[in-house]
Amino acid sequence: MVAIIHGTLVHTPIKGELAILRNCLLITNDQGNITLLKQDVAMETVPSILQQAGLPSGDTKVRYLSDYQFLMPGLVDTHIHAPQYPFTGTSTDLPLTEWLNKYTFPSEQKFQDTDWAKKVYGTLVRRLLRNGTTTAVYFASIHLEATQILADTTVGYGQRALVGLVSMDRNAPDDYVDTTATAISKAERFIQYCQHQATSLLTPVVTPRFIPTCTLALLEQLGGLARRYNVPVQSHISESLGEVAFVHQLHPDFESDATLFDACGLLTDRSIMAHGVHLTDTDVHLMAARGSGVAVCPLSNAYFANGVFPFQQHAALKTGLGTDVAGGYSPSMLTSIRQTVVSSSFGHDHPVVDWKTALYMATLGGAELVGLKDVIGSFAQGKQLDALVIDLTTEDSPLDLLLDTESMDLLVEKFVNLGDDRCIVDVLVAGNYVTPQ
Ligand SMILES: Nc1nc2[nH]cnc2c(=O)[nH]1
Ligand SMILES: [Zn+2]
Repeated sequence: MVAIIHGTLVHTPIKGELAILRNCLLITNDQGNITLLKQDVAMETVPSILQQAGLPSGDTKVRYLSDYQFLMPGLVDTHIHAPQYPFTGTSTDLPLTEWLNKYTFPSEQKFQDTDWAKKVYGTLVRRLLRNGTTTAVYFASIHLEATQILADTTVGYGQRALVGLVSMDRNAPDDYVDTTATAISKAERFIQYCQHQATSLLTPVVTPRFIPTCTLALLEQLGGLARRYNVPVQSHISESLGEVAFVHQLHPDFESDATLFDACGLLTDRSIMAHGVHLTDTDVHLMAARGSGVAVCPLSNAYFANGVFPFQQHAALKTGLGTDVAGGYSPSMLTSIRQTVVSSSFGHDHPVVDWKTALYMATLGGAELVGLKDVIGSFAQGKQLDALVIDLTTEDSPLDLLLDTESMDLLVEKFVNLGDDRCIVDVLVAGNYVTPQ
């Protein structure tokens, strides 16, 4: 199926800048790659352009966008815990370690039940697509079968996904922990399972939960897997003061989370490290040198991190945004974008991150962090079409347009600050319509 769309396109090809392409004609090939992207095309001329491109207008359906509709890149959630979805929106009343023990590990442990996994993961993937998340970087649980179900579910619904089986071999409940050998064996089998799927939309990720729940032996062997199979890595890094202190106690020979991860081969140019609020300047330097980046999760940081991600101080790092469900209460990336802006003004007299920069981080910045900068995140010839059709005038729209001089810039800002899934009328991944029914 080719996708053909005519109307206004908006994206952030440069951090902090919104580009508005008017009267744009966009065509994909049947692999979902953008083959034509042309501005200032009058609507009446579209049929003849299609004819010239060998796409007879009678056979192809053109999506014409109205004046209050626009196409924008799909949102990239660079950090979300799928088995925590059942308790999303609740239970954020405790510090990190207590929260893990009281709510999180018990919720994740239930995914040994594959029927539960099918039910929850189907619901979650549909919810994310409905909210415009076209790419998600998932932590699953320690269960191989349930993690395979998560991978299958993303493939089934056509979402682009990076999926990690969680590795832990200590400091976790007796019924929710593996031996080192079992953890490695499961991680390897999951990578092989994904690499044998006939889709380019699914990528396996080596996923040590965080340093406190992994022995050094496990971390070293996971570093070996990442290298041997050439796959990305994800974990949590320097998230809270308590976590940083615990790692110092466990590993007094290492300066920090970053130096330890690096010693184990887990800081690569494909490492997606969540939080990073308490990275030192030396850590930032090291991570930048390795090409590793941070999934900034402003909602869960507000609960657990004892601080706000210091965007200015850590500017050398690649940064994307994550919902961090369920440490973050909302599965919508729009909430993460807003919380990024709001929390960035803490300690300043204005937001250090404006909405355009936050939107960049939720699209092209996230794409760069997950190694897909040349594939998704903005519109360009040769890139895949992962996109959202936004309509600000749906019958049940959550926002009102009362001024008759709303520029497209202001309309996009309104959507970013006030919009929700009611405004997202269609979702495309790799040129296919994947909007949940
Ligand atoms: N926010 C968050 N931090 C973690 N650190 C280790 N596990 C987790 C988790 O599930 N959520
Ligand atoms: Zn997390």
